[in-house]
Amino acid sequence: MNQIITFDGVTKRHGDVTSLHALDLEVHEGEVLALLGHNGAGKTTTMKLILGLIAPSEGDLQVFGTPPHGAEADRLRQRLGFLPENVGFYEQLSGREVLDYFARLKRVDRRQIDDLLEQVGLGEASRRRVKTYSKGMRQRLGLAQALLGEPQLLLLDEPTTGLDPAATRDFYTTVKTLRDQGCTVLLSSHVLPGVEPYIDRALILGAGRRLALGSLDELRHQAELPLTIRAKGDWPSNEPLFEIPEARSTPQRLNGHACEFRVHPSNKMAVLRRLTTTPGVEDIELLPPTLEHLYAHFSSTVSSRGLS
Ligand SMILES: Nc1ncnc2c1ncn2[C@@H]1O[C@H](COP(=O)(O)OP(=O)(O)OP(=O)(O)O)[C@@H](O)[C@H]1O
Repeated sequence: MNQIITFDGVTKRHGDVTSLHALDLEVHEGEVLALLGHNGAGKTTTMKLILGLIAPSEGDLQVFGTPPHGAEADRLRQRLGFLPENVGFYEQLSGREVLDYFARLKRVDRRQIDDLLEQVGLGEASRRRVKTYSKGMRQRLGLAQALLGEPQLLLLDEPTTGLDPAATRDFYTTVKTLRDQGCTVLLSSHVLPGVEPYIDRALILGAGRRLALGSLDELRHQAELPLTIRAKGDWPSNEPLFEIPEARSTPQRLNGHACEFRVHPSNKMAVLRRLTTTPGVEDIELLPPTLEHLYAHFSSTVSSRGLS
């Protein structure tokens, strides 16, 4: 698998403030990697380093095989697309005119503009002034701007902040299409709901340090958090609920028709086997820890390790 980005012990200092501590990271071609972290965790710093806007204080950073802040910086940026956190446009221009303006700035072929506007779902609104656009439409215009010049690497800084769940889903669906076309995508977020189905791996940062890195399955394996097993059936509330010794926890009654166990991953199969032969159980649902649970778990190690 090709490495598009390699951080090897990269530290970034601003005077007395260290915003990134000895980061090791490899980003593979064609993956969507989420950079997750609290305010000030180092997400934007990581993106600025990749864009070559700032240089590492220590360590080695390669993007497409060259240091992004070095002599090749201009050529490299032609291969990158960036959507900053607070993107602003000239309100009086139409979406199409905005893209035309950025295409001239980037010195890329302007004939792609109409296709890009269609791709992000702004085809019909392309001749309307930006001041009439909703927040979701502005973000999609920002994405179209980042896609000018057919970049191979897309950096999206907090792209769904302020978007409602439907607009968030639309945005990530477009990102997934780009990934399927071979684009590598890095997106930073502290807004977790909705991102889970669209990412290949997550890097969790805390106080400038790497707290965890991996796919959802890998993070679940590392965290060993209990999963929830929900059993459905018909259990009158005046009768005691059945016990499953393998669960090593008492079931919580949700209502007359369902109950839940919190189960350590190593006991999962034993509990499932027992449940399938328990009278009255009609259905079983497995609810593994979500990205939000995993994020909370790994982030809590920042305070417990006393990092700041
Ligand atoms: N130019 C700078 N000078 C001084 N400190 C800086 C500078 N840039 C970043 N920092 C500090 O580095 C740390 C990481 O900042 P960064 O912007 O990377 O965080 P972030 O994870 O993107 O946060 P947010 O979610 O708030 O955007 C913060 O403590 C920030 O104040």
